[in-house]
Amino acid sequence: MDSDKLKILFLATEVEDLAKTGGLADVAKALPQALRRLGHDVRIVCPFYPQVQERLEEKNHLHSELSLQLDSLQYLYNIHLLQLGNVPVYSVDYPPYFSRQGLYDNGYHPYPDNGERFAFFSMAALQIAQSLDFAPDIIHCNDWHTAMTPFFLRTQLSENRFFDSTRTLLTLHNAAYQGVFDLASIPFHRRFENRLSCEQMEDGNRINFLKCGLTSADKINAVSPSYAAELMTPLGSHHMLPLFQQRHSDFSGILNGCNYDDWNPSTDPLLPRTYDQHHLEGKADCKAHLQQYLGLKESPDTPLFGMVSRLTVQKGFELLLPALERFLYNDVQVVIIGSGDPEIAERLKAMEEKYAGRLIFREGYTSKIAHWVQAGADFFLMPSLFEPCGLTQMYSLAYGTPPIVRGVGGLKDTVKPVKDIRDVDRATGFVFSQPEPTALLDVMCNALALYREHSDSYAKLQQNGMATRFCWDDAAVKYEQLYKSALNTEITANQ
Ligand SMILES: Nc1ncnc2c1ncn2[C@@H]1O[C@H](COP(=O)(O)OP(=O)(O)O[C@H]2O[C@H](CO)[C@@H](O)[C@H](O)[C@H]2O)[C@@H](O)[C@H]1O
Repeated sequence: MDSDKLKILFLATEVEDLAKTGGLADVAKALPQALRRLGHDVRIVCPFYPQVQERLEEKNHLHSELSLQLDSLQYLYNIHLLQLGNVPVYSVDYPPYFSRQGLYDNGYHPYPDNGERFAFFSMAALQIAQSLDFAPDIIHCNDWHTAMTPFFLRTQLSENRFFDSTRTLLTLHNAAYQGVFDLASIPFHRRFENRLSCEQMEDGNRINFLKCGLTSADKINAVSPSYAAELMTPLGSHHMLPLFQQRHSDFSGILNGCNYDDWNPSTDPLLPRTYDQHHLEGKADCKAHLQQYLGLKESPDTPLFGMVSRLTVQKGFELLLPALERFLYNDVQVVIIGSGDPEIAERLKAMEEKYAGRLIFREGYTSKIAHWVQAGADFFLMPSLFEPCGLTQMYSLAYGTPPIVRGVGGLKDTVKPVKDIRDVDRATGFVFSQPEPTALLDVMCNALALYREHSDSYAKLQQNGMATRFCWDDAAVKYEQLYKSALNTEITANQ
């Protein structure tokens, strides 16, 4: 490395403003931009989905028909170059794999060829670096979808001098998803079958992409210190404890930031009226607007609890639904915006019918409504079973909507719990521990009491949250240190 400025190839299968299903996209937009501000030459590689195509102009076309040849298999694909703020994005255009409406599934089931799709993507990213003559210092991989890249570097490409000084980081945004596939479903992998070790496999004949990455990457990190610590425990390791223990010295946690360019109530163009910490009148208008939009009674004093989430077991619906059955007897309003698991959606629809006028469930995914809920609600619900970091609670803090969270992972690292509703002191939200509906119900009732009976404390709680900052620039400095330690450790180790 001849300068302090690094060349970083950032691999992500979703990027905010291009294609998104969840928090990975938020990070894949904000972190590269923060790294650019530090002067690094960071470039993103992502798949070319139809959503990305909507952003495309003629000038974005870069390379036609790059060819990836593996034995008898040949993949001919194009690359488009887009610009996201100050960061170049190389988008891999291979229609048989990426020209589909869903990123990972058809709305009901994961695509059966996901292993093949993302193995191809992970190798294509390496080919793109070579075709651009961009020899990266660091390849930053994210979750299982891109976890094969370090494996390919250590096996198929181990003799390739182009990547001689390249080191890899694998970031875990959610280690519950591991990318486990029958080898037979991945033609791309036939060539690598005999390079796989037992610890990268499940039951002898299925490949685990995340484990391939965990065993091959130079450094590994989780998206919060508490999640990193939980991964080192039998209960929190998603059944991968031996692997995490084996990589203990290369493993760390870095808390995500919050992108205040996109999530700031004083500048948010999606809100009917903006507001800030010192002028909260606009928030009352946002609440009225949200109630009107959802068809709820426009009552300023009725506490409104909001949730914006992927519909998945992780997000704590097993706690929330029974808790709501008791909570909705109060004079409250609850709105849940979500998309994902159809079974959870069905249960929410049934509850909405039962508690008409008090519970609203909107199935779908619209950024605008997510912003409206963050601004219009009085409390934000996030009772996750586990949460690697969580971004929506950071947004709710910024919007003066105190979060109600379970004290796990990044939620524990970002929300300061209310201990006494008469004096919230420096608290920013409500936190419960036990994964029990009654524990959640208790804190929801405390929140209700605070809102109704201690308006000064409620206002203080809002203020505390709005004054809290989780800056991407700070997180980027920590990533920079981690990249440099990856480079240094390896260089020393190789001497
Ligand atoms: N129905 C809907 N409509 C509109 N917007 C919706 C939506 N459902 C979700 N979103 C948006 O998707 C993002 C969700 O981010 P989170 O970090 O809270 O969770 P997620 O589990 O997806 O991310 C994973 O990766 C991130 C990033 O590292 C970790 O913070 C997190 O803990 C981990 O589970 C937010 O921007 C939210 O507004």
